[in-house]
Amino acid sequence: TQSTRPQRLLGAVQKNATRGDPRSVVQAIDQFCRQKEWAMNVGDEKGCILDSVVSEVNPATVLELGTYCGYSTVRIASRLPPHAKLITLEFNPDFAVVARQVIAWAGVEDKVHLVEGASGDWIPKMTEQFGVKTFDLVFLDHWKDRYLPDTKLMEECGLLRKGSILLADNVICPGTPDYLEYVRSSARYESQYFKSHLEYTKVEDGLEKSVFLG
Ligand SMILES: CNc1ncnc2c1ncn2[C@@H]1O[C@H](/C=C/CNC(=O)c2cc(-c3ccc(F)cc3)cc(O)c2O)[C@@H](O)[C@H]1O
Ligand SMILES: [Mg+2]
Repeated sequence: TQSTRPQRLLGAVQKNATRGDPRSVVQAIDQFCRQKEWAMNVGDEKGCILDSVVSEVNPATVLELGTYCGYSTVRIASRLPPHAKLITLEFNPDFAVVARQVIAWAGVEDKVHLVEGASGDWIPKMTEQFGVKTFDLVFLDHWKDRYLPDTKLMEECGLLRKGSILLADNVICPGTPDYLEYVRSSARYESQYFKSHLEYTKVEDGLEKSVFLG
């Protein structure tokens, strides 16, 4: 039977990356996406911005919405301090299966908790299920029309504290207009746009970094 793109991406990781070396896993995926098949990973250019935000925040608790193949999961996890925790939500079981193997190949599984399920169902359960009170950093990279409702849900569930950072992918392409309008106009956020390009292309895209002011 035909393989899927995520399965072929995983094959490229297992063929070209060194077990336990997150950088080689990231490099293998970027090479696969540039030379073989485009895939919707945050990519190397926006990935460097993600890296710098993670290093600056030095988070103890991170939530990622939309794991896909685990590319950004590996980038974030490899930069976390000891004992820090990254919870990543993915509701497509086929993608979750691939992501678990990519995360394991990179050797960062001890820092990552991949939860198979929908953000709308799991955000309200974060505290009771994982003992997380608030998130220091949230990376939004799932369905673009869910960024705003899920951000409001995180606010309502008390998962954001003064200083929590939201980092959102694709605010230009494919675009998240309602989310962008909200974080840029709300008095409860201080927002900043990091101009970049859509992964593996010359098309404009960028990340929006928003600090929750409480
Ligand atoms: C709604 N709640 C949810 N809870 C848990 N997981 C969820 C989810 N929504 C979506 N997901 C998962 O996140 C992932 C979805 C990501 C959606 N991303 C995009 O559509 C996207 C799309 C592009 C893109 C840009 C230009 C173009 F021509 C074609 C595509 C680029 C990106 O960087 C993207 O992130 C999948 O793995 C999906 O199963
Ligand atoms: Mg994206």
